[in-house]
Amino acid sequence: MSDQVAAREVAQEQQFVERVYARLEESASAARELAREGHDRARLGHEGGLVERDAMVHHAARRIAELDAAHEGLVFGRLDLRPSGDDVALGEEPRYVGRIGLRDAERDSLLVDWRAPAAAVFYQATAAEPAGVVRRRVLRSAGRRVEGVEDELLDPEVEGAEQLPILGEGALMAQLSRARDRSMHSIVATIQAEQDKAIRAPVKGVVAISGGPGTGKTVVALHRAAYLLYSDRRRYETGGVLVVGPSGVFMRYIERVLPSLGETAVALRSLGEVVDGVRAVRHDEPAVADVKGSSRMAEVLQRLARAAAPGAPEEFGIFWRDDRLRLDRRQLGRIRRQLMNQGRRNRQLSRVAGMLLDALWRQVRSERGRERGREAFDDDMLSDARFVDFASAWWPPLAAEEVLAWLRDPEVLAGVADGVLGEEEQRLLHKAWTRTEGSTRVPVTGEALTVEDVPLLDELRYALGDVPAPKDDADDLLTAEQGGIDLVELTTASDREYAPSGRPWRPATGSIDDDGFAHVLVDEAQDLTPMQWRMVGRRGRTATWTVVGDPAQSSWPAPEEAAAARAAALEKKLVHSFHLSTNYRNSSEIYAHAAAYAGRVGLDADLPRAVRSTGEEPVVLTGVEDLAATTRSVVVDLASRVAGTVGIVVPAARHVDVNGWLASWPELADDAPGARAAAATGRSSADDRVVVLTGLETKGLEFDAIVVVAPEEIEAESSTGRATLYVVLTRATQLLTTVSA
Ligand SMILES: Nc1ncnc2c1ncn2[C@@H]1O[C@H](COP(=O)(O)OP(=O)(O)OP(=O)(O)O)[C@@H](O)[C@H]1O
Repeated sequence: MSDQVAAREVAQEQQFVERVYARLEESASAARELAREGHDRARLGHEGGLVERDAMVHHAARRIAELDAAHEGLVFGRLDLRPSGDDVALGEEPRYVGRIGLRDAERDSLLVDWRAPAAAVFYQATAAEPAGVVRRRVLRSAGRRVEGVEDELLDPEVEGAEQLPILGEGALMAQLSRARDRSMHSIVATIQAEQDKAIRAPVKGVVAISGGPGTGKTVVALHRAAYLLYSDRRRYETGGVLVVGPSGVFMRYIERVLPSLGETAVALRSLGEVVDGVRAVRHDEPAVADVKGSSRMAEVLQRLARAAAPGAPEEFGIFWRDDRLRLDRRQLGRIRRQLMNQGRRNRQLSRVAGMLLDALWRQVRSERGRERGREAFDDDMLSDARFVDFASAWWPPLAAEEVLAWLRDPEVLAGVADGVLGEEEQRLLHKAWTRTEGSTRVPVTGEALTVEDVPLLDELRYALGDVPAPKDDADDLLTAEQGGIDLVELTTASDREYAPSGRPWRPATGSIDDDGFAHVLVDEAQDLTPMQWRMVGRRGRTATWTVVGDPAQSSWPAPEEAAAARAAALEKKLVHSFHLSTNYRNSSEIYAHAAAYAGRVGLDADLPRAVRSTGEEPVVLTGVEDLAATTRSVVVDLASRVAGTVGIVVPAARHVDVNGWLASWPELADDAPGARAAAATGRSSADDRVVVLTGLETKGLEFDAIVVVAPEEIEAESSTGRATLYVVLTRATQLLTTVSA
């Protein structure tokens, strides 16, 4: 096809795109006007004003957000359909597909939202089953400018089809060869038919998406979230959509996808942030993580939540009238068990005084005492500081973080772990929880909490119940429905910034009653520990779910235990399974290398077909004498050969050192400005073109080029090191080199 034809086609599409933008601007200013009018009306203060304003402003604001978000390649698809009647020629009434739907001033459809039923055929039509589509065209744009078109002729039999220009080399290949930056991009223009099925699957129950590396599981799941918000906005926007991923770096990587699809009302949280108000980023070493993740911890924590508070008084005695009243350890133990049997510990605060008073009153034998009566007895006790102090010390309101910290005492730990955790496991936990930095002991709260501690904290939140809100009048502690003295609010979460736009789907309250979502999407699900499944499961009791994963990439050593926890979290919900079979990330050369490794080390890997060949074989350097010098020359070389990102993947123990190397290489100073800070904090920077990451941190990410330093050490780092190394070998789109001593 001549360049002239191509230029003509592009110019025609450009005209259409201009028309859409003009309409978009009209629409946006109408929405702004609506928002302004809404405010004015509310100011008038007439009856119903507020409700009306809320509705109008909400509607208008959403529309504006949607339209603003749509600027990246707003129009991306065109379908030329088999003509519906004799008076229309092929190509005269194309259907355009875009990130949002738009109507013209006559209310006729100008642009079809990619999620609308009318757009489904854009993704589903094939040459074997064209479903009325003669030509499918993808528009390649930079902002508003159309740069080219990629066509497919699906039904050459239709009259006039031979007249339609067919341009380009295929939209998918063009898309797959592009350089990668540090953000995932939406794939609306090139969603493949098998992916589209998972995206538009019926909403009931659980959609489980499996497939090997690079098959688009993550990106498909995110498009599904956008699809759900479109198809049942009321339900999902009010109920909330929770997206859970493995790490903060991963959440940063995927955070732009949904806004670019016009959706911002989604809570994106890494596994360390699932509990409102908590943000953990540090990990425990693998052996400790294995203990903390085991479902046996649930039993340990249930016992802990029922145990006597360390330091709580063990007996109580008081004279009243002619009687000496006494509650000993055994009696108090019985009352404690009775209270526990009635529900969560913090919920019993209002019953504590009554139960203690019952037990004491039963001991009143003297005539003088019996004659005064129960009511006077209660009044006397409740105004006696000795009783009140005892009761509050014996049954204090307990925050989960405080109770978790009890476990630092090896005796308390041994008491609740007896018969559940072995001695070595207890020793590992004790060591992790009594970590010191300098001469200071690190508390088991706030910043020092590890990602693996978060599910333990959540388990305790549920076992204990919410800490009652602080009350001004401390005197009525024991008679109030829910009282408490000097309570520290468990979380103050209102200023959390978990949504990509900085806009939470609703203010977090920290209460267990508000933890639920309408949809829960779990990515890299193969890595959730049983305790993490319990935590995530509590957020989705009444939700629909999307669960995404690849078992061969799992870094959890006890798959059966995790499978049982997953089944429990999903309860008996109906599961629809989808399997993706094409690897869109790796070149076929890189994936062949990774698949051979998986076979060699005996991983039961799901092997997708990689469709793109680059002619560049992976390079394996062994017996290297100077690891730093060789790594330097490899990284510099690879960085000069790709336009996009370069990942240097290292064993966790070398993370700080290699960041130090990177910071000292002047030729990469502009590409890795964050390396110095990363060497100081031990955390990987999220934005640089060249970064250092541990094997586990690479989960879900991708780079144009990957340099693996000391792969044998990554393998040896944990019992699932081989699966981790397999993940690492499947991260590069173009170039891969491994360097070992
Ligand atoms: N239909 C598509 N069109 C264009 N690019 C696609 C398509 N499907 C997937 N990709 C690209 O392939 C790459 C891999 O996708 P994604 O990260 O979602 O895969 P994954 O299955 O979650 O991978 P892994 O399990 O290895 O982390 C991404 O760059 C994604 O944009």
